[in-house]
Amino acid sequence: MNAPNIAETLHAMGLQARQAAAVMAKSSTAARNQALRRLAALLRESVQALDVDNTRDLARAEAAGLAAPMVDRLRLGAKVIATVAEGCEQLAAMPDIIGDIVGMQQQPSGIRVGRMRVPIGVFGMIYESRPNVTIEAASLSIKSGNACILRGGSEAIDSNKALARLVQQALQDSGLPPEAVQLVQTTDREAVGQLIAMPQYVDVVIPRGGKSLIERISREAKVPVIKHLDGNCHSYVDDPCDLDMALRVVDNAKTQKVSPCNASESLLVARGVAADFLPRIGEVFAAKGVEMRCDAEAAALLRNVQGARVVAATEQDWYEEYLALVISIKVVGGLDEAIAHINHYGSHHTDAILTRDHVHAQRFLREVDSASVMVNASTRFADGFEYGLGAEIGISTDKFHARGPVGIEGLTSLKWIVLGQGEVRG
Ligand SMILES: NC(=O)C1=CN([C@@H]2O[C@H](COP(=O)(O)OP(=O)(O)OC[C@H]3O[C@@H](n4cnc5c(N)ncnc54)[C@H](OP(=O)(O)O)[C@@H]3O)[C@@H](O)[C@H]2O)C=CC1
Ligand SMILES: N[C@@H](CCC(=O)OP(=O)(O)O)C(=O)O
Repeated sequence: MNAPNIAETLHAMGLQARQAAAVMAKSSTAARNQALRRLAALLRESVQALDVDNTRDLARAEAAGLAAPMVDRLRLGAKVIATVAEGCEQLAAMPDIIGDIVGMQQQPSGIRVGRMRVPIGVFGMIYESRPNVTIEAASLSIKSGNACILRGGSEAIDSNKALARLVQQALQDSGLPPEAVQLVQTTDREAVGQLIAMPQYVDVVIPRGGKSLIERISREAKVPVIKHLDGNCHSYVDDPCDLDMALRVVDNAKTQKVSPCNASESLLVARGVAADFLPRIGEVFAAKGVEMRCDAEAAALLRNVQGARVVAATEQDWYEEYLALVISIKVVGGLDEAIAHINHYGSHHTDAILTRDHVHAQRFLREVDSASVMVNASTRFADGFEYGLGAEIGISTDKFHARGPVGIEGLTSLKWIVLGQGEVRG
């Protein structure tokens, strides 16, 4: 596909999406749920075929030297397919919120005023090389009566094409327009430039990614954006704290998986517990090969931990999202300093306090300016499925329209409805 063709292709996709969105918006709940169940069945039937496409993606990624955690998220094994298929069925079983009417109230004029939940229309989504996101986004789009144009990461192109074919078949088999879910078929980033500049066809763009993506979106987007950006997430070990609990939670937040945006990248420890806690977590991190980028006080407390990889932190480290077996560590005076540090250096994604102090917990919840704020839990829980949304579009780091994990509701809006009996305004 050369550059002019990309523009033409994206415009054609946009037009088809716009037409499909109108059909989806008035489609029946039964048809949309049927499409989701059919998709689940097709996914389960296609495990072997999908493996062929995914193996091609994996081979290219490994040959290109992609880091192991990124190769891992590219993998579409039987377990991942089973999970997304189950997710489709769970979504099908969830209540349909489209058409819900809330807050109907009679006004002094006699009119009744309320609000109705409706699909947004068409959304464009740009996301990382994680093929399961293709199904999560497609299934949420179907459930919420929208149409979407998906642009996944280039390493996942073959897997995504195969998955998109299954989605379109499921839509067709259920009497819905296949164009309701379209995948950009080229890895040329020019397509991203087009997708974010077609307000006549695309109502909102959802970028999931890092700094390069957001710089481009900020420069070029001509449609509203719901940003799903980087996670410089913090775990703060407070004084007082149950240190055994903190050990388990901080370990999980850093090492359970290092590539997701909700993994903790920075550990703050209150001075009063630092001498007890840091050597203990240092041992855990040393055993798992986690490099620790420390301020001078933390480094001194970790000095005698056998095998610990301790490096002096630079100012830049406090801003860093490593997505790797690396964590920054700082000793802080207490809650005030922890909150100030998180609000200054964090990315307003997800941050947690580990504490025994109820007042500290309440203050942390109120004062940390992030999409998810947690008490005594791992930041890894910031996830639509874990929050009971069935699936997730991603984790919004924006404040408007949707914040944190985005599910069906985030893909809808509430329009005002007015019911009268011939009333006129006096
Ligand atoms: N908040 C959330 O919900 C999520 C956030 N993330 C964040 O994403 C980042 C990690 O993923 P990673 O794959 O490295 O992210 P990238 O930003 O590199 O890639 C994500 C997508 O954006 C595209 N892209 C990146 N830069 C540009 C550009 N300049 N122009 C056009 N398209 C672009 C990529 O395309 P291409 O394939 O061509 O590189 C890919 O499709 C982390 O910062 C993580 O926190 C990840 C998942 C969820
Ligand atoms: N909410 C998701 C995080 C998704 C995410 O960040 O993905 P990625 O950056 O591709 O590893 C989860 O915890 O599974």
